[in-house]
Amino acid sequence: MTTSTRGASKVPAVLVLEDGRIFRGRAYGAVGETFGEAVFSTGMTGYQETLTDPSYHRQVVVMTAPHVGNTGVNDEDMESGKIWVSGYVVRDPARVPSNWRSRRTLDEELAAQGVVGISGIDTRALTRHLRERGAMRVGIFSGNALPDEGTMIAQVRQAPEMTGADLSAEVATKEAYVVPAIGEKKFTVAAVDLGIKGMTPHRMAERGIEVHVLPATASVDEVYAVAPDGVFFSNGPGDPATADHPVAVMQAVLERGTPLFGICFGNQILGRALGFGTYKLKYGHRGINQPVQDRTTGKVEVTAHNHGFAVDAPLDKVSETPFGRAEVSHVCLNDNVVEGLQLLDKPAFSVQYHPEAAAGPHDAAYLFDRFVSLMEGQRA
Ligand SMILES: NC(=O)CC[C@H](N)C(=O)O
Repeated sequence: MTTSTRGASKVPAVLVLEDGRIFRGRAYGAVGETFGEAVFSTGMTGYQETLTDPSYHRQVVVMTAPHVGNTGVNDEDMESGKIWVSGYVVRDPARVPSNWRSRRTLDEELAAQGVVGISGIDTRALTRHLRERGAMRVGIFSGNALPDEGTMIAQVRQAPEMTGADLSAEVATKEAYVVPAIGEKKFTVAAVDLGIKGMTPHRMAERGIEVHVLPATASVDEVYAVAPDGVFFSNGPGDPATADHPVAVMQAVLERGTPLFGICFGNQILGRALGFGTYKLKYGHRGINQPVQDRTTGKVEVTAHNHGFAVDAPLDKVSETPFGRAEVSHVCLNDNVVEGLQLLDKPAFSVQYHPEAAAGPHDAAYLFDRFVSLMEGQRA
């Protein structure tokens, strides 16, 4: 049953950026203090999927949509077993959530999971600040007796930075597990979990794929022990420059020529495996309304993004790599950031965005079919 949040928290809360800018609001969710990298998401819907996406580990997410929590919280739309954001920033929480699937309010869910949030923030001003100055560390402090401003700023500046953070092992499964194919089983895929979202194996299972989800630390032998028709590398938190182990495993997969697909962190790992660099974007792409062009067809798709880093590969030429020729297959039309890579001499490709996005849009779902085609091609 949905309960009302009329009479929202009167507990004061403060949001403190590492450059000293301060916003005052009210406690939302758990009361306490939290730290992370401040990032903004432009998604108008899908907050449950955002909160439970393991890629948001150690990030404090600012919602640009002014009303959050309108449809409450249900038991079906989680992308993983828990909320991963380290903090949550909203302007106006829904006073009376309403949806036929809603079980509790977002405020209650954040509090139950110990996630510190803040409401009553001018999220437009905060977003403009982050766009101008770039993503940066932030702290949220709530309670009736708060430290003085200088102490809070000093604490924020001691928090770890996202650059150089190696986080996959903190969010990935410790034990391998299997997501069975829905209907007739056609293929087996080994999916290296770097922070996988639940919808990803589901989108594969819908296409007759039995998905063996393996820990981030899986070795090449463990990947091939499941006799895979294809290998998948998932999304995940942290800086791709630290992901040396998955890069080495991917290089072994490319060497063998097994069909390969990567999403988000998986795209950055393919970039590194081919010898390209990665770099941190000023404020990243997060939301469900980003225009991307598939250069292999010319079509433009509206897509879901959540990335703070990107691959540094040339847009205008085919690159020679240790695994043959490679090219940028997808590009973001807002800023020309690399959004996809494909090999021309091996069955391997990846995208920086989210074809599995559960809150939609679903324009990019065809990429799972492309993966199936690669696996079919390998059998033929
Ligand atoms: N969703 C993801 O896989 C994110 C990848 C990486 N952590 C980034 O921020 O760019």
